[in-house]
Amino acid sequence: MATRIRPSSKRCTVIGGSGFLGRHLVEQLLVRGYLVSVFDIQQSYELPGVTFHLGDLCNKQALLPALQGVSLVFHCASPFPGSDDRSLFQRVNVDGTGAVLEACQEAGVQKLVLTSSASVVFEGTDIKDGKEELPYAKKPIDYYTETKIQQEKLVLQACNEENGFLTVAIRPHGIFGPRDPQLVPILVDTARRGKMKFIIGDGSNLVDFTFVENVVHGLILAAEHLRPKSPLCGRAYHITNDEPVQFWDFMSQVLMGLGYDAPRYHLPYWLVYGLALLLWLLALLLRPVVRLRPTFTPMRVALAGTHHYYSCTRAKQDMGYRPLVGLQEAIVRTVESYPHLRRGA
Ligand SMILES: NC(=O)C1=CN([C@@H]2O[C@H](COP(=O)(O)OP(=O)(O)OC[C@H]3O[C@@H](n4cnc5c(N)ncnc54)[C@H](O)[C@@H]3O)[C@@H](O)[C@H]2O)C=CC1
Ligand SMILES: CC(C)CCC[C@@H](C)[C@H]1CC[C@H]2C3=C(CC[C@]12C)[C@@]1(C)CCC(=O)C[C@@H]1CC3
Repeated sequence: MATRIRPSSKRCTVIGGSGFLGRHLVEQLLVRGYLVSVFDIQQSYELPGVTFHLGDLCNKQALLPALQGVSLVFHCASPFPGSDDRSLFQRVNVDGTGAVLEACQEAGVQKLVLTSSASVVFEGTDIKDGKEELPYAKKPIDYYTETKIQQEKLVLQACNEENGFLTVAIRPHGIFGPRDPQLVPILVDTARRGKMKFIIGDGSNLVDFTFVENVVHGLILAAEHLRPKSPLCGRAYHITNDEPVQFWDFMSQVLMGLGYDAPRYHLPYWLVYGLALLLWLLALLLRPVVRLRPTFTPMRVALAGTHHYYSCTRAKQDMGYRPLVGLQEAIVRTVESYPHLRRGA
């Protein structure tokens, strides 16, 4: 049997640490004095003091060396949410998370903090001040959400105080900030193609967008408050900016900050949703012949046209969470970080 290295409480591994959220987390962990390893299928940067382990999280044997002597693991890896590859989501988010859980327990890891998503309760209809008690979506809106639900269940069920293995899930919503490969780049790409002229619905729907540094703060607080007998064991926590904003107001601020026009004309929600559904079906039918990647997917239209904001009272009570960066400052810092996406750049 392989000898176990004694875990140190300040030694942690970030699975998915090369990604947008993962890298911000790694940087903040270093500031807070942690010794950090990254496990990812790719290495996207170098940082003094960070050890990279390259591999697929579905492979337990590849994971084990990255978990030696580690007491705390953050799991922030996922395929791109906009993908339509069902088997990839199943393999990475569900089977892969199973492998992560096995590897953690085999390596003697004491705590696992999962980055789940507030979308696990979203079915495409309004959610206002949603609490964690809301049931999981019965009809998840896409494969990403379907497998994030299964992933969260697996991780929370694995929490076992007797065996000394504690788990918690953090559910952020609409993460944005410098280096985000999704929200701002997709928005700007859509604007550059002249497709950001329309507001879906009446534009009054409130949504949570969460600055990446606040998500990182929530993840680290969760890790530090996750102890035997603490209320965090085996539970999920919403982490947001706690400042719901009109979806189209937020998009307009980002677009105008980068020199693009804000959308002005209104289209009925159900018309756009129906068209997005048709396009999605068409893309599915034509998949063997040609790979269509519609910008307006049913999921994005639902996110753009409904209220969905969440309460973080539980995180405030159990781990003293407060967003560190307000929404306005976060938007300014985000816009300033994308000079290459400005109009005319
Ligand atoms: N971006 C958002 O708005 C939200 C994201 N989340 C969750 O936050 C987490 C991080 O997301 P982002 O940083 O935005 O995504 P990202 O795509 O920037 O990072 C994901 C990382 O996971 C890695 N990865 C993917 N498959 C892997 C595999 N099989 N083995 C090892 N590494 C693998 C990728 O290489 C990448 O570095 C994900 O779990 C996502 O579901 C939750 C709520 C909102
Ligand atoms: C084309 C426009 C209608 C919308 C452009 C912006 C969108 C790309 C983003 C707006 C809300 C975002 C969001 C996510 C991805 C990017 C957006 C759709 C997630 C699906 C990412 C993964 C999650 O866990 C939930 C997020 C909800 C909000």
